[in-house]
Amino acid sequence: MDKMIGVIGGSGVYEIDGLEQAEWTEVETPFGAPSDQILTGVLNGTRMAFLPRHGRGHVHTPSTVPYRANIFAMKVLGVTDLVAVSAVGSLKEAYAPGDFVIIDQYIDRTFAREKTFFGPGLVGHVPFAHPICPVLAEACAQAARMTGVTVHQGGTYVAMEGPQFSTLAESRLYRSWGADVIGMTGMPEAKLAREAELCYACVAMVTDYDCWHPGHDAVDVAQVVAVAVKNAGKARSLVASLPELLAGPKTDCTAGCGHALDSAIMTAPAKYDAEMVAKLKPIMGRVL
Ligand SMILES: CSC[C@H]1O[C@H](OP(=O)(O)O)[C@H](O)[C@@H]1O
Ligand SMILES: Nc1ncnc2[nH]cnc12
Repeated sequence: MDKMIGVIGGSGVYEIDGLEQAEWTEVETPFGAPSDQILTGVLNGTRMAFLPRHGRGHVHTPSTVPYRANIFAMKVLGVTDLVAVSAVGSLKEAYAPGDFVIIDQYIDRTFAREKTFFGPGLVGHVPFAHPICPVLAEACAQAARMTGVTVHQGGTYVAMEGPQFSTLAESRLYRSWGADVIGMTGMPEAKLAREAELCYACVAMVTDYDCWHPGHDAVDVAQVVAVAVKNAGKARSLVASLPELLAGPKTDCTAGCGHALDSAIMTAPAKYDAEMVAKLKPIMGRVL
C-alpha cells in the first residue's frame, strides 16, 4: 500500500499549494459530515488529502468541529499519515510567537466533545501513553526546519474547551504543570486518530503568549490571526516538503500506530452490537 498524507489545517491554514488533480470531495460518514469538503490530489507523486478543521471561512467552533467525522473521512479516503496544523498560545518564554513546536504530549482539559468511536456494544481502549507517531513527528520537524522557522522538537499541548481564552489563574496553573503550549482543538483529534490506527503528528504554530506573560497584552483574536496569517505560508511550505520526506510505500509503523487496536476491544464478540460493528467496519475492519 502506498502512503497517503492527510493534513488538517487549523486557524489561518485553509488551503495547501501545488496539488495536481486537485478536487474538493464531499465525504459522508456515520458520524455526519466533516468540517468541509476534503481537497484531494497528488503532490510530488504522493496522494494527499487536506481538510480545513474549522471549514473554509472558519465556521466551526473548537467544540463543534466534527472530530469523529473528520478522522473517519480521512481514514476511508486512504490516509495513512495525518498531520495536524494548529495555532497555539505559548506557556513558556522560550517558545516565542512565530516558532513551530512539534508536539509530543497532551493534557486533555476538554469536556464537551465526543471523544471515541466506541460505544455501547463495542467497547475499546487504545494505548495512548505516547499520543504522537515519532516517525511522522520527525519528518514534520525536518520539514519545519526546511522552512527556516525556529522549531522546538517536543512540547506538551494543553487542550482547553474554549472558545473563550484562559483566565490568568488557568494560564498560571498550566504553566505550573510544565505544559508548553495551549490550544482548543488538539483533543479529541489525536485520540480519534489513534483509534483509527493512523500515524498522527501535530505541528503547532505559536501565535501568542496567552495571558500569563507580563510583557505582553492578554491574547485576542487579532493577535492570533496576525501571526497565523504571517506563518500560513511557512505551514504550507512545510506540507509541500512532506512527500519527499515520507516517500515510499507504507510499511508497518515502528511505533505501532497501525496496530493500536490489536488488543483494545473488551467486548466479547458474542455481545457485539451489529449496528456498531457495521458503523465502524470501514475504519476498524482490520480487527472487526
Ligand atoms: C483564533 S484563536 C483560537 C483557535 O485557534 C486554534 O485553532 P486551531 O487549532 O484549529 O488552529 C485554537 O485551538 C482555537 O480553536
Ligand atoms: N492563547 C491561546 N489559547 C488557546 N488557544 C489558542 N490558539 C492560539 N492561541 C491560543
